[in-house]
Amino acid sequence: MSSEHAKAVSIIGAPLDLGQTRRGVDMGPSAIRYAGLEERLAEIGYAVTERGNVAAPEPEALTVRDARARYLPEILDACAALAALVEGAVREGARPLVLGGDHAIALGTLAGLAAAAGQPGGVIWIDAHGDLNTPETSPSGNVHGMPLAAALGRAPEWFRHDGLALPAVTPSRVALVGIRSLDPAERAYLRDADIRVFTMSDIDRIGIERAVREALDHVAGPGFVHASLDLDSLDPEVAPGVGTPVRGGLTYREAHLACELIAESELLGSLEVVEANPILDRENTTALTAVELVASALGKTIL
Ligand SMILES: NC(=[NH2+])NCCC[C@H](N)C(=O)O
Ligand SMILES: [Mn+2]
Ligand SMILES: [Mn+2]
Repeated sequence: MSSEHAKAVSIIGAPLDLGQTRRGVDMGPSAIRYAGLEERLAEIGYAVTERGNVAAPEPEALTVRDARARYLPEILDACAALAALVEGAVREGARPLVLGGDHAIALGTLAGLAAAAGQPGGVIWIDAHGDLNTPETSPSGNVHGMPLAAALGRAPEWFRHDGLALPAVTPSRVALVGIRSLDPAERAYLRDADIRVFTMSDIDRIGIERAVREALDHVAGPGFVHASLDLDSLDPEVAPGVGTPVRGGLTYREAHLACELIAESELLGSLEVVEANPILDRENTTALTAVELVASALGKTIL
């Protein structure tokens, strides 16, 4: 366990589903809590503080003002509220553990971490997708496909908000792991960016251990190191309860090893787990897997 980071965790729920079009991911925080998160972290010696949920409006009560980035003003407000809680947790010496919600909330988490650190940091982004679209390039208008671009400070005219410290992430300190679905503009951006990308094809060739070790080397540095775990990085047979499943994902064991390596590196100051949708799930299996992975990433070992 890291000496640099206290053995205290603050759980923060972000039940936002405005970043995509399927209802149910707003119940992700409840599903993950119900799967035994707090008990599991207590078992491995953490002092756990439960911060409850940030407020997130229901889509039925809202109108879409711009189809290029649906519900963006409301998403930015929710992200700013989340950023304040994340910043507060860090200032109290705890590791923020953020439960989504769709991946749009990562913008709030990262902005909160950057505000607490007073500078941008690094992120290991474990996902089937790049989430590097901007409102101008998105094929869907779903903001959950944009949070990494926003955190990097791209398209600032769209994402500017008083409560969000941007850019929150240093472009040369991003690593993507588990990638198998990119849109044309994301692919074009990654050709020139100094981002380490480990696609599923790379992972098949070099193995998850080398991929994650190299990813961690790439994101290490000042400010903060954060892990953003999109559950659709896992194969849909392992994690069926996600809104944008893509075949050919991480196995259960690869995902565990990735999380164990993250813990062993002692680099991690914060973690988030997103996209768990209990409506699409089978008997909460995706949330149960999420709890196991969080425990591994925070230092649970077999022996
Ligand atoms: N966090 C996610 N699951 N993102 C999926 C994004 C899918 C697609 N790239 C889009 O922009 O709409
Ligand atoms: Mn994804
Ligand atoms: Mn994602």
